[in-house]
Parts: sequence; C-alpha cells; structure tokens
Amino acid sequence: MEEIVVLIVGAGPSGLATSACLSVHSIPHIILEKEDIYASLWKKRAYDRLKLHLAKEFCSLPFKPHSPDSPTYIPKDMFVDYLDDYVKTFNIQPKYQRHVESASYDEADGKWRIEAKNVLTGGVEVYVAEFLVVASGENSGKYIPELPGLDSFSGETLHSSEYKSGAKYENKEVLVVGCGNSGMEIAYDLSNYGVQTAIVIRNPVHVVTKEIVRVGMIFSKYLPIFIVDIMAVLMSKILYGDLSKYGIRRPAKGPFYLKATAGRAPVIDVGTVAKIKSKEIKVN
Ligand SMILES: NC(=O)C1=CN([C@@H]2O[C@H](COP(=O)(O)OP(=O)(O)OC[C@H]3O[C@@H](n4cnc5c(N)ncnc54)[C@H](OP(=O)(O)O)[C@@H]3O)[C@@H](O)[C@H]2O)C=CC1
Ligand SMILES: O=C(O)C(=O)Cc1c[nH]c2ccccc12
Repeated sequence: MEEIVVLIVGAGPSGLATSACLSVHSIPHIILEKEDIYASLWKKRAYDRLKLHLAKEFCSLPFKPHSPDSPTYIPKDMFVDYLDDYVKTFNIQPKYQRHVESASYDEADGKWRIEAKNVLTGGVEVYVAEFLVVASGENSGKYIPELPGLDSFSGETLHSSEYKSGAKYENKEVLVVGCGNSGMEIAYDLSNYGVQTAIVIRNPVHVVTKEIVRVGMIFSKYLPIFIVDIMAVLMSKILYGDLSKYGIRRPAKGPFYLKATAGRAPVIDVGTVAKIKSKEIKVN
C-alpha cells in the first residue's frame, strides 16, 4: 500500500497539467496511467492530418504558453512535442501500466482507497490518497456498436482510433459511420486520397468553421452563451446556406450550449461540407 496526498488517474494533458500545478505548490502526488506512455491518445490513436481545432491560446497547459512562432492551429506532432517539453520541464513521472479499477472514499478516515491493476504483473496495488483527481479522458475507450451482419462483412472494418490516413484505401469504397469531428475529417481525408467515400449522418449536427469557434470562444468571455450561439449559427448559415438538403440538419439547441451542457462538440468543418455539396462525399 502506498499513501500519497493527491492521486491523479490518467497521464493525458489534463493529468499532466494537474501534476505541474501540484508540483509548483510542492504538493506530493502520483499519476497512475494504464498505458505505457503519457498522452497515448495523441501519440498512438490520432490520425495524421489532425490539427487542434481550437486556436493555440485556448490549448496551452498551465505555466507554458505556446511559442509565438507556432501556428494558430497546432498540428498533432507539434502538440506532442509541446507535451514532451512540458513533461521534461515539470519532471513528471507517471506510474505506467497501472489500470485503476476502483476508488472508494472512506468517510471514517477521510481518505480515498484506490485499487489499480499492474498490467505487467496482473497484481492489484492499493493506494490511499487524501484527494483523487480523475483525468481519465472523455474519449479514451473505443466503441464499436453491435451491427447485425458486421461479422460476415468481408471488407476491412476499423475504428477511427486506428485510422492514420487514406493512403491505404486508394481506389476502394469506404463507409464512415459517425459524423462527429473524427468521422467528418476522416471522410474528407479519404476523399482526398481518391477513395469513394460515403458517410452516415443519423442525427442533427452543427457545422461551423474554426474561425467561428474562435470568435465564439472570445465572445463567450463577455456575452451570455445564447447570444454567442445566435451569432455562431447565423455565421454558419451565411457561410454554408441550408445544408438540410444534403442530409445535414441543425440541432434546435446552439453549438456552444450543447458543448457546455452535454459535451457535444459542433463539427468544425475542414472542407468536408464542400465535398458533400459537390457529391464527392455521399451522405447515407
Ligand atoms: N482536431 C480536433 O481537435 C479533433 C477533436 N475531436 C474531438 O474528439 C471528441 C470525439 O470525437 P469523435 O471521435 O468524432 O466522436 P463523437 O462522439 O463526437 O462522434 C461520434 C459520432 O458517431 C455517431 N454514431 C455513433 N454511433 C452511431 C451509429 N450506431 N450509427 C450512426 N452513427 C453513430 C454519433 O452520432 P449521434 O450524434 O447520432 O449519436 C456521432 O456523430 C469530440 O469532442 C471531438 O470534437 C475529434 C477529432 C478532431
Ligand atoms: O470538443 C472538441 O474537441 C472540439 O472539437 C472543439 C471544441 C472544444 N470546445 C469547444 C467549444 C465550442 C465549440 C467547439 C469546441
């Protein structure tokens, strides 16, 4: 058993940021990470052409602004370099291959009891902490729904977390299931590689540009969210027109409201909409 003041679950950007803040205040802590590296989503499970959707001023971790020389929308590899630098600067040393399986709060002694499986040995390690920070990520686990017939489908099936680029699929036909930011950008990337691409859009979704989001993020510091949403939707309507005839319907609630209340991000268009309009990408 190990006793510590703060235990952080997850060595993604949030866990690393928490560690840096605690170190600055000399508060003893540890990070438990189930993978064998920090920021595994960024290092292992993101596609090649990914750039941050938010401008760099909204994507820096505490005590380390992005360099003035870096682009406004930072590419994935540059963000990984930034995280590498962050980990060195704050001497962050997560305990790797520790999969946290349970955490319970003991009212009597006012402490958390955390059980983590050591992935290498299979043994269970027990930690006791005064504070628990869960920074295990919104998107760490992949999910493929049960689709009847999927087992007998003779083509290749993959999850977006395994997708790198369309190079492998040239001259093939690919159906992208899901029209979140991953699905919409992967469809665009596939189409750029000459792949016959179709995408499934089953529910209403907001489509905006990264510039609309940037303006909205700045305005949301000063204005109520419903005003920011009115402006964002208006800008999107002016830019894209009515997309319902292409199968893209707009939700009744606004994009910033949905992000804030339900964690549902709008789609930040990287060029997919133009390809849908020109029928280079089919909507199913
Ligand atoms: N550059 C960047 O910064 C990027 C950021 N991201 C972010 O990462 C997070 C995860 O994004 P993403 O991977 O796109 O996942 P999301 O959860 O955002 O989107 C999943 C999509 O799949 C659809 N879906 C799920 N199940 C089915 C089904 N059975 N049939 C049809 N459609 C289905 C959902 O539709 P429905 O709404 O109907 O449930 C939704 O459109 C988001 O916050 C996103 O904004 C992602 C890519 C790039
Ligand atoms: O959630 C995401 O990953 C995004 O794609 C971008 C995003 C983060 N916060 C936001 C707030 C409003 C609109 C988009 C975003």
